[in-house]
Amino acid sequence: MGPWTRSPVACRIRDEDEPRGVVRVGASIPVVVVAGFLGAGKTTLVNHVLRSAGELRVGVLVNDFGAINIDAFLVAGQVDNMMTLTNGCICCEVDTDDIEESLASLAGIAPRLDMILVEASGVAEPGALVQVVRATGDERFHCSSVIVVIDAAEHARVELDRHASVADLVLLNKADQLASEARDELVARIGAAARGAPVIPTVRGALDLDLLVDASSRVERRAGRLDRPVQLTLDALLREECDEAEEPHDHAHAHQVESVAWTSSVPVHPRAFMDLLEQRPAGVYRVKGLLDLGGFGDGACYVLQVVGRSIEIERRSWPAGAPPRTELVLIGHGMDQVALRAGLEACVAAAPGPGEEHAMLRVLRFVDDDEACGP
Ligand SMILES: Nc1nc2c(ncn2[C@@H]2O[C@H](COP(=O)(O)OP(=O)(O)OP(=O)(O)O)[C@@H](O)[C@H]2O)c(=O)[nH]1
Repeated sequence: MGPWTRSPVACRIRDEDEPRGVVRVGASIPVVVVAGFLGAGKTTLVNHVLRSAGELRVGVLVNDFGAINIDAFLVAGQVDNMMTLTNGCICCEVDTDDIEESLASLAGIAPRLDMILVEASGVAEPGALVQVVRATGDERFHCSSVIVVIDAAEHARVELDRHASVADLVLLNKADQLASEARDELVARIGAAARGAPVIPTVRGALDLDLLVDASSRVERRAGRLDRPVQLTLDALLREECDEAEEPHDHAHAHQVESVAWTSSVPVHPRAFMDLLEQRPAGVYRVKGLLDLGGFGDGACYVLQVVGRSIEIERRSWPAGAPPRTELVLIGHGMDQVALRAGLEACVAAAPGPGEEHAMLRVLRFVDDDEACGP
C-alpha cells in the first residue's frame, strides 16, 4: 500500500467531470508544499498568497537551507501563524519529529487554519519532501498538493523534468525575464514533463488564488454555505512518484550545495561589499540577507537578494527591537569558504571616512525604491 492511500482525504481520486486535482476537503487541514530551486520565487509566492488570502486562514512553515532563516524574516509581518525550520534541508536534514511538531502546532491553532503552506528550502527534493510531510501520520493535516516554482531566467540549472513531474501546479515564475516566444516554448516543454499539471507563467508569484482554492468554494464559503475551502490535491501520478520515493533518495543535493552564514554587528562598507558582490567568488549562486550599512545607509535595513546574475536590494526599517546587524547566507557549489569569509570580513567598516560620501551609489543602483535617498 502506497503512502498516499493511508489518508482518506489525500487518496481521493477525482470524479471524471471534476477539474484536475480538485477535491472537497474534509476535517483535515490541507498542506500545500511550495518547492523549487534556489531563488525561484517561493517566498515571493508565499507572500503573494498571504496578501491575497482574504478570508482564508493560512499558516506557514518556512524551511531555510542556511543557518540563518532569512526567508522567515521576509515572510514575517505578512502572517501571524508561522513556524520556521532552520539549518538544514527539510527533506533530508531536518528531523521528521521537528516537522511533525511544527505542523502539529499550526494544526492546533484556533480558530482552525484553512491551509498550511510549507515553503521548502531551495535544495529540497519535492517528491522526498511530500514523503516527509506525509510520514508525520497526524490526521489533523494532510499533504494536499505540490506547487513547483521554476525560475524562467535560470531554468537551465534545474532538472525540469524531475521537478515538474511531481507537481500539481507548476509556476514558471519571473516570466518578465523572457520574451513571449521563449516563454511559450518553455511552458510547452515543462508541460510535457508535468504530465498534465497546469504550467502557469507568473511575475512575482502573482498566482490567481482561484487556481489554488476552487473559486466556487470561495463564493460558497463567503456566503456561509461551506465550512472548508476546496483545495487542489495530489494527483494519482504524484502518488506513484511517492511510492517510488519510499526508497530513500540519495540526498545528492545535500552534498552538492553548501551554504555559508556570516554575521557582523559592525556595519559593512558599501563600496567594498559591492566589489565583493559584483565579482563574487566562483560557485556562489544565491545570496540573501540583511545588510547594515551603518552611517552610509542612514541606519536603514537593506534586504539583499542575489540569484545567479541578478541583484536586488530593498530598503526597509529594522524590525522593532532588533539591533542593526548584517546577516547573510551565501549558497552555492564548490565555494572557497575560507576566502569567502575573509572577503566578507574585509568589508566591515565602522563609519564613513573622508571623501566617502558617494560610496552608497553602488548600492542604490540596485535599490528599486522611490524613497531611496542619495548619499
Ligand atoms: N524579475 C523578477 N524577479 C523576481 C520575480 N519573483 C521573484 N523575484 C525576485 O527573485 C529573488 C528571489 O525570490 P525569493 O522569493 O526569495 O526566492 P526563493 O525561491 O524563496 O529563494 P530561496 O528560498 O533562496 O530558494 C528576489 O529578489 C525576488 O524579488 C519575478 O517574477 N520577476
